[in-house]
Amino acid sequence: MAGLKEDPFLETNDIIETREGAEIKDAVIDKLGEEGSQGDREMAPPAGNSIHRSGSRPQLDLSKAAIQGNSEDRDPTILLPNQSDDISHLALDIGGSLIKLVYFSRHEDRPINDRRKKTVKERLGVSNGNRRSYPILGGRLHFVKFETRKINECLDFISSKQLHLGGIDSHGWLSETPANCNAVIKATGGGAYKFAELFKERLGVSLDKEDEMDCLVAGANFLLKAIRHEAFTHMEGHKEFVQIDQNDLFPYLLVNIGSGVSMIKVDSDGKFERVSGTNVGGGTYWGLGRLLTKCKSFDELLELSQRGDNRTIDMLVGDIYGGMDYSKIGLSASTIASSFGKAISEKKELEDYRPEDISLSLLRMISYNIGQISYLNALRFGLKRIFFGGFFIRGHAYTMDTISFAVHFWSKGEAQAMFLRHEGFLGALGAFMSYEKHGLDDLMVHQLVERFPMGAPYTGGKIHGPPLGDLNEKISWMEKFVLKGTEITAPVPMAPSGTTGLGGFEVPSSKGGTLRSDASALNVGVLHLVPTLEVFPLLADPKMYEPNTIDLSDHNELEYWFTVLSEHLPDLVDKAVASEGGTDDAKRRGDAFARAFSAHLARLMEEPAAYGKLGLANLLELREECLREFHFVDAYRSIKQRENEASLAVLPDLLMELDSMTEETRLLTLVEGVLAANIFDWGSRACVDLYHKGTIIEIYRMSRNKMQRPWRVDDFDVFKERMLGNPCPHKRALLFVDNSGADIVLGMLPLARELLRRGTEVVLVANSLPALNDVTAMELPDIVAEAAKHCDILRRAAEAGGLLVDAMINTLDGSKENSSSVPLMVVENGCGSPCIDLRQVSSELAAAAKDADLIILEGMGRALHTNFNARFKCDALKLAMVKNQRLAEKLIKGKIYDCVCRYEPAS
Ligand SMILES: CC(C)(COP(=O)(O)O)[C@@H](O)C(=O)NCCC(=O)O
Ligand SMILES: [Mn+2]
Repeated sequence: MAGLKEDPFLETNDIIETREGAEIKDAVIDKLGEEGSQGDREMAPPAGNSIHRSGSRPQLDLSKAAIQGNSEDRDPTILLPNQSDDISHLALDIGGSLIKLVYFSRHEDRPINDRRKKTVKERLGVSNGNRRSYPILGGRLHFVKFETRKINECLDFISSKQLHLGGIDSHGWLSETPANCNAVIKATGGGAYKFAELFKERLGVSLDKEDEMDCLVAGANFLLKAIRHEAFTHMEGHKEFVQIDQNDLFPYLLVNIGSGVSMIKVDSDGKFERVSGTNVGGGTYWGLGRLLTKCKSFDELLELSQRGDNRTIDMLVGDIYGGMDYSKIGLSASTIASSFGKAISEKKELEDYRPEDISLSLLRMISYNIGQISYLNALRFGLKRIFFGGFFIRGHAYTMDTISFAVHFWSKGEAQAMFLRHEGFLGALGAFMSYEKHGLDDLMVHQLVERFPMGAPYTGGKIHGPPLGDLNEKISWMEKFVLKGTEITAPVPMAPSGTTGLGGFEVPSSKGGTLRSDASALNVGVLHLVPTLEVFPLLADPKMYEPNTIDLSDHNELEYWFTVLSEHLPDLVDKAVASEGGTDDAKRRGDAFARAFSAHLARLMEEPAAYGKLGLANLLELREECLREFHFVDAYRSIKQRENEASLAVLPDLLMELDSMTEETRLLTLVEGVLAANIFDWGSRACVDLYHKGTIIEIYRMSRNKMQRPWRVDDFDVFKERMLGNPCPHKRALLFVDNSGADIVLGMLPLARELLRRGTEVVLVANSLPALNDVTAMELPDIVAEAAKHCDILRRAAEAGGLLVDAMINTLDGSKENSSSVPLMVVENGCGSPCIDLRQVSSELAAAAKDADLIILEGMGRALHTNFNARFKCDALKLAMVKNQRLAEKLIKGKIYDCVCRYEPAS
């Protein structure tokens, strides 16, 4: 999902004074007043055009602050043009080996004076959601870790980002601590005590210590409720995400494997009990392992285990029973009868055993023991689920397999071990949650979007530390690799999943590739908290909804789409660089983008589930996000403009032609037109090749001439029956539009016009942000205005919908009721991808859906790659031309350029 443009929301406890006049000040103060806690607020003396800045809280630059839009509004938007710093706060978990940081940042998005948005909000009754009651929403949560022995790097990072300056006070607002007072940061873990003085000395902050167990549980509860793909099973190298029903989460057993092991029965939020534990944990593995193998680090020890064969040192059932199973009690010959048991009967010294074998034997001994005790405790309390977390696991495939095997073995397949993607961050997240009233615990799954910035493929392994924030930093980072001549494929390779070992009694089947010892670091993105996102209300069964049609867990499929995207890359970079004027800077960014995206692909090829459950839509979105990260805002801008102009020039002729037809022929021609015009897709290799062969209009004509029914999927007659055979027109249709140019101008707009003519309100649903050559919601009003010049139906409807400037004046006058037409409106969909995940859409779209009884999804991305199997509460028409041979074969047993017209009446 793309980052939505948010209205800026002023941090409420910032003391401000501007020179820009009382009006703004009053508005801001009003805002503060509404939030309630300004009674004892000190007012700073006006100093220049500045603000009172307290040393221990984030600084808002209110210079040139201005009210946007109507200053009479109860809740005016205030633009802070000079405010650029992230507003942040932070919580820590300082463990023996790692320091985990969770910090929040909110960059104030600049509002765009988008009148369409304002009118549509009025019309559809969209509110600002619930963000007013939650001070921190609308920002991002970052997860970073450092090695504890490098605590100074961590302190430098906190200081450079000024994370220590913004805590949250007891009202839940960013803290407003007077300059001479201590700022307080929530912290958990032993280091919160050990390093308290150091934090005081270096940063002038006090650490407010939170109980570790409380934090673990709070962190786990939040993750399990708020992150869709948080929990997974890991058996025999195969990772599978488990959908947790929020209403059926409790009770569960949380097993935290640190140096020692805690087993916590969690009954509800804040209600838990440490029911058991074991002193044989991660510390035991590392301690014994270090003594026995002379390994220098935990990671090295884990890595050794990957190449070990524990049969040389463990006593197996077969060793006792002369190679036979002890079948009477169900033990196979390869079952470990006694860990390290062989060492007693052999005349070998420590040096005679391979460190690899010792490490594996130890790992199994400890993991099995933990798995067994955990299961027994789950059994003791009748708990169905066991979640494992803690630094011992650190995303290590073989460790997870071993624990899973033990739970499976002892429970005779009744119980399953589950792991958490954010396992290392439970404590830090819990400490963050302990700030009061931040609203985080009220967030719903659909309001969280996880993104993986460029750093994601690189920041694992031995590299701990800050994500690369600044664009220049990122590019330099890439260039460093180029200079070194290092091929950037995910640089810390691990054995491909599936070969990570059986975890059972066999030896690991990994072929000895280097282990990514800290893979968990890579599996954690930045969590964007977007309170305005909603579940699309017309989904028939939101719980069962799965946006992706193509299952990328099929390796062939994965390989195919990765190749398609890799091959498309040079062309995309050319377009992106050209869209930014082809400057040296643009070339440098283009190059960095290509490398970053390739690295993501390589990382995902190696471990498809690294970023959560992977579908084709995620890959296509990742590409757009990656472009935006390197500041390519609209790579196809000029192509879109050119195609819009060419298509608008022939629109009047097309409309005339349509108007001369009978109703029935016209409806067919219109649907044909949509399908034919969907050929303008700059994301399809085949189509782009085609564009060299003629002008836009020639290609459009060719495509229309080739239209032949029956289409490969052809429900047109049923649709026609509903449209023409039913005297009652649809009340409101949502048209999910796709590409710019002919697609929107000659395809979807004429279809919209037909619906309007029949008395159906039409809402054009378009992307919030650019993706390939897709038309955006921002671009649509101009296109509609151009088209309306040639068409009365469109003009009146657009006026009624507030899309034309004159109409807006009417609307503001309150004269919309006098309009003689049903409205044509535009809403943004909340995303910036060629596909759409209907679990996370804009509040505008959700509001527009309330009265809709027909939805039309158009294009491969929205109707085939995603939503092909989606069911809706209202009538749905899915229209697309299949511009990829493989997809055509797979989805509709057809061939490239076949068409889909799937009509599904309300279910
Ligand atoms: C990116 C797209 C989903 C966009 O298609 P659209 O939604 O515009 O019809 C599509 O072009 C696509 O799947 N392209 C990759 C496959 C190919 O090049 O054949
Ligand atoms: Mn498209």
